[in-house]
Amino acid sequence: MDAFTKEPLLATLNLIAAHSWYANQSGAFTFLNERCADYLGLASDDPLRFGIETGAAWDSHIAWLHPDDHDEARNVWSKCVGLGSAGEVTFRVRNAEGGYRWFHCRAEPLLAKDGTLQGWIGINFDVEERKQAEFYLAEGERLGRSGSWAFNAGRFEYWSGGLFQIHGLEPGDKAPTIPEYIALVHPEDRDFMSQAIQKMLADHEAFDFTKRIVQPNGTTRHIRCVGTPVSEGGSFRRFVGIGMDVTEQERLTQALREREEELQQILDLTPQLIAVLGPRRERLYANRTALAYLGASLEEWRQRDTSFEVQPDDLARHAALAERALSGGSAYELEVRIRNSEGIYRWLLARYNPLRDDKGQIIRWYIACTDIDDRKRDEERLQQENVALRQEIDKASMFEEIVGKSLALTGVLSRVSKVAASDSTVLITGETGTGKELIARAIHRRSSRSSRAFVAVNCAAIPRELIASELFGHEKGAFTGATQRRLGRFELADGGTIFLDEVAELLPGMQAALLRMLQEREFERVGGREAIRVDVRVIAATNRDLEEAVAAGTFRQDLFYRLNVFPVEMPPLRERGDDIPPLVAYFIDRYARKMGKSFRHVNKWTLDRLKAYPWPGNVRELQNVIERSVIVCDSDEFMIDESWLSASPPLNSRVVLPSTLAAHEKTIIEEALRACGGRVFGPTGAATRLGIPRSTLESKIRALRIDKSRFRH
Ligand SMILES: Nc1ncnc2c1ncn2[C@@H]1O[C@H](COP(=O)(O)OP(=O)(O)OP(=O)(O)O)[C@@H](O)[C@H]1O
Repeated sequence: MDAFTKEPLLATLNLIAAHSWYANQSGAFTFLNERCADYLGLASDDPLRFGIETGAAWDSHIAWLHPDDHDEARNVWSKCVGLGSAGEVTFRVRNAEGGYRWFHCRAEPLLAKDGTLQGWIGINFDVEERKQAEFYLAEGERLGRSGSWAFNAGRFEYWSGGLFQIHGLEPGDKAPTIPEYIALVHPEDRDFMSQAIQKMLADHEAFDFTKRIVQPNGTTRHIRCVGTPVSEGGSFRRFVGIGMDVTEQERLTQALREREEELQQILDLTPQLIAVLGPRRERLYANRTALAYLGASLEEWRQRDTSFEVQPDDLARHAALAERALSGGSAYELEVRIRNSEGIYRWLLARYNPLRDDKGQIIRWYIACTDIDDRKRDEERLQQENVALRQEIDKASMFEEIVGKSLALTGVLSRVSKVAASDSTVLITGETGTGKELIARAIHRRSSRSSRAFVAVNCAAIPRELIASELFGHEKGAFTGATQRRLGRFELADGGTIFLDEVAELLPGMQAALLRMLQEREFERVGGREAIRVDVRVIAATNRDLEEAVAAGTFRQDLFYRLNVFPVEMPPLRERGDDIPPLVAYFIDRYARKMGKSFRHVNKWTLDRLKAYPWPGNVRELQNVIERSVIVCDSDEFMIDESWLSASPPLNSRVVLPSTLAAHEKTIIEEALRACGGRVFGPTGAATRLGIPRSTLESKIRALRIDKSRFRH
């Protein structure tokens, strides 16, 4: 090259934004532009910077390249130099710091007009970034078991290395033709594939399908193919897309599907009713058992509303729990009646369990229901039996100590059962000892206050001056001797029942205080100003005729009305003779037990006597007579001493009884003696005839001064 042409050429080469170089005919480099010389780190006076021949060998520049690229670079360069034709090669060039970058090199021969080779000019473009992108892409494709492609007019325009790889082909081969490609597809998927290709070419629409291919080594893989059309200037040009080896996913999906089928079978076979709901409780799945129970297909069940299946009485409870579970998101269970295919409601125990995603959001509700109808019905039956039993026991225990079966007593007890549960004030009237307090206690025990106090006050037994403080309490210093504050009986009975026995004995002042208490439910302690409110049920009792007392002006009428809300009248014992035998048996048993005695039977005369006796002291008197008799009776036959019957005057005073009575008795005994020929005892004796003990008869004969010898035959 002459100086004229060389200088501008070198200057031009220095201007190029790439590495450019010049070599002589033999291929030895004679010039490197500044960019290239700087990159290589050549000295500033290096002859190559100035285009000065150095006499270097044709391949001396190979030393600047990466050792792995030496062979290829030398081959290409020797071919160029040998043939005098252009050539291209990509290699890594070492820089001044010893690092490498990729360059794409193109060498062109410089020919004279006559065609003789003058030398070489070359340009190296830095392709480091492209190379890296290619590397990452290839690496991504490798890791993702995928590859890209371009396809048009019935042929592949491009196949990436990754695509070759997943088809089991050598990367770098030419993309297959359509028949070659179809040959790769699994025979069972070929028809489908051919149709898919025809369709995509006809419709130019995006697609996504998976087909199987058989690699040259015979391995079958599942390849998912996703493609999208690319247009230029408004008209379709080609499809581009990717192929992905989804064999693993397919295998997993298949395994999952099998597991799902297996699970479904298990679920269908379980005797429990199982259902799956969505996060908003939308119905998704129900097992066969559930559908058979409900008599619905899966679709029908999905359309149905809960109210169709849940017993109307259980709906509100069901909805409330569901609401709470939705907001709280925790598992719960519920006993609920669900209608079966025959329209019959059965009890089921439903357990709801939420399933959450990794963010904690509920994505499913699993419900497992167990039929507990039999158990529930047993429970209900048991409960009913229990209630009935408890009522029985209550009834029995309520009147447990109240012995007797006379009509008069049972009438009273039935009134008592009615009033017990209410909070009404009760006034019990009746002679002394008829069992008024017993009845008051029974009312309390049967009421809702039974767990609280029953406070009994005998108004007649408390000194008049103390009664106010006894009932209402007093403050410290209220009167002489009131050294402490003291709570009254009303306060002690708060929440329970107060029993005011002998209420007629209250003096007017106390009657007024009691009336206020009944009207306003409050009072003040003696010596106190604070109004005290209590919740007390009042039961009052008296053996006096209160109406008479009202008429006589000794008892306040308004208080009488307040007390007489629910009157109960205890009949005297003499009017309920039927109660005497059971009462006698009850008291004998009680006291005999207490005293460690036992009686085989009750003497007939005794029983007749007890039945005939008018019992002015009522049950209390009977109880006392029996207690005393048990103490003194030493045989296994229970007998009483008649002299203990208070209405029978002592024998020595009997003679002074009105003569009619004594005469009457005398006549009866004499008649008996006559009939028995003057015999007093023995089976044919008068005592047996009269049904009284021999000793009694003999003492009567003595007392009435009867001459029994008169009747001997
Ligand atoms: N039906 C009965 N069964 C068993 N015991 C009874 C019966 N009636 C009364 N009693 C007993 O008789 C005694 C007197 O009964 P209670 O004190 O209830 O009579 P009361 O009418 O309140 O007498 P008073 O008017 O003198 O206060 C008590 O020991 C009680 O247990």
